[in-house]
Amino acid sequence: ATETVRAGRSNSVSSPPLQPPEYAQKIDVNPPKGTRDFPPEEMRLRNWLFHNFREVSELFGFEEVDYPVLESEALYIRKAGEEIRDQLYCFEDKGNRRVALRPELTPSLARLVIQKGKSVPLPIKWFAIGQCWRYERMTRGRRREHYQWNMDIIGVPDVTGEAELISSIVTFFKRIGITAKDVGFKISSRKVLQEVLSLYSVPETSFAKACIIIDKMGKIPMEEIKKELKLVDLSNDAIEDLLQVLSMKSLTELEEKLGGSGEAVRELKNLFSLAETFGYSEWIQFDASVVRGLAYYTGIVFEGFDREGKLRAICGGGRYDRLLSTFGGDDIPACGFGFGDAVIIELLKERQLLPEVPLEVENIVCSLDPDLQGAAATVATHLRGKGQRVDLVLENKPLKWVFKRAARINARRLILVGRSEWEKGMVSVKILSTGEQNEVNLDDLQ
Ligand SMILES: Nc1ccc(Br)nc1
Repeated sequence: ATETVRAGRSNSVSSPPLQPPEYAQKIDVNPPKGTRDFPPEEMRLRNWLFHNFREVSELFGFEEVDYPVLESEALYIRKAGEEIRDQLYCFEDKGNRRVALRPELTPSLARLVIQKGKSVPLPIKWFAIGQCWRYERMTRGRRREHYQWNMDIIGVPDVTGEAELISSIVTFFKRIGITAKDVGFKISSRKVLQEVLSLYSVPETSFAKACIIIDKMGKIPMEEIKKELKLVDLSNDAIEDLLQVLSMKSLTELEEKLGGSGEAVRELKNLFSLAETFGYSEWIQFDASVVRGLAYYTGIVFEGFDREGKLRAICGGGRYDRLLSTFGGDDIPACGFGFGDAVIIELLKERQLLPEVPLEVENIVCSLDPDLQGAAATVATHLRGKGQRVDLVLENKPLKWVFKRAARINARRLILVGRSEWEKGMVSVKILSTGEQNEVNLDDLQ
C-alpha cells in the first residue's frame, strides 16, 4: 500500500484516563445468572438461525406475531405438576398483580386468539420467535432463558395440521444442512394413553397428571414413576398395562392392543400416510413413549431428536384442542410446536454444520485530510443511498489503522478522499483484494 503521509495526521495521544469518581460502584459486567449476552458474532449466528425460522414460516404462509414477555401468572397456573409451573419466573408487581415472565408462547397465543375472536378468520396460522424464561435453582447451572420458534395452526381438527407443522420443521432442517440421518421425529398420541386408561375407569383429572409423570420416564427411576402414578389413582394393573403400551414402537403392535377403530390408531395411521405424501416418511417413527411435558396436549404429540442420542429434544409439539376453552374461549382445535435456540446450535456444532457468518461491510471510506472529513461523509452518504454498506472512518487515523480496520470488517473497497482528487470531484477507489487503485468520479461511484 502506498503509505502517503497524511496532512496533520498523528495518532494523537489522548490525556490520561479520568479517575472514576469516588462514588462509582464497580458493577458486575456479566449478565444475570442463567442469561446470555449476544455480542456481535453470537448475534450474527442468532440472526442467521432466526432468519431461517422466519423464511420457513413464511414459506408455509404463516404470519408473524408477538406478545409481551411479561404475562399474567394466571396463564400458567395448571395443576398437573408440570416442571414449567415449578420453575415459573413469577412475582408481584408494584400494582400487586401476579405476573410472570412467559415460560412458553402457546398460552399467549391462546389469549390473543380469544381476544381477537371472530375478527380473525380460521384457520389461523401464526408463528413467533420469543424469549422464554424459567427460574431454576442455579444448582443445576442451566440457562434461565432461551428463544423459542413457535408455529401454530388454530381451527383445523384433522391431523393434516400436525402433518403440515412437521413438514415445516423438516424443511427448516434441510435448509440448514440437517438430514434424516442426523435427526428424526418420535410421534405418538395422548389418545393412546387415554384409551388404555379408559379400560381402567381412571378419573379424567388423573389423565394430564399421568402424562406429566410419564414424560419423566428415562429421567427418573421407573420405581419413582410407578409410585407417582399410584398417587394419581392408577391401579397396579393400569400402570402395568400402560407401561407395556408405552414401550411399543410399531403401529401394528398398537393396533393389536387397542384395535383399529379407536381415534388414536386411526389418527396416527392417517398422519403416517400424510407423511408419505409430504415426502418425509424417513424422518418419522411411531414411539408410544412420547407424551411431552405440557399438560394441555390432547392428541398427536411429537418431538425432534438427534439420532446419536447425545442431546436433549431439539423441538416438540402436538395437538391442544382444549386450551382455548380452558381460557374461557370457544372450543377451537389447535396444534403447534416449540423449537428452542440452544439444542439446535449444539447439534450443528456436533455435526460441523455451524455456518460462517462474517461481518461484511463492503466499503470503508476515509478522508486523507482532517479538513475533508465532511467530504468523506458526503461520499459515505452517496454510497449508502445506493444500498452500499459503508464504514466511515470518523477520526483522524493513520492509514495503517485504516487498513487494519478494513481487514477486520472484510471490506472489499477502500475509498480515499484526498484533496487534489476531491477538487476534481473524484475519489480514489482501492480494491483491497488486488491492490488495484483508480480515481473515480463521485457521480459514477456505485
Ligand atoms: N420453558 C423454558 C424456559 C426457558 C428455558 Br432456558 N427452558 C425452558
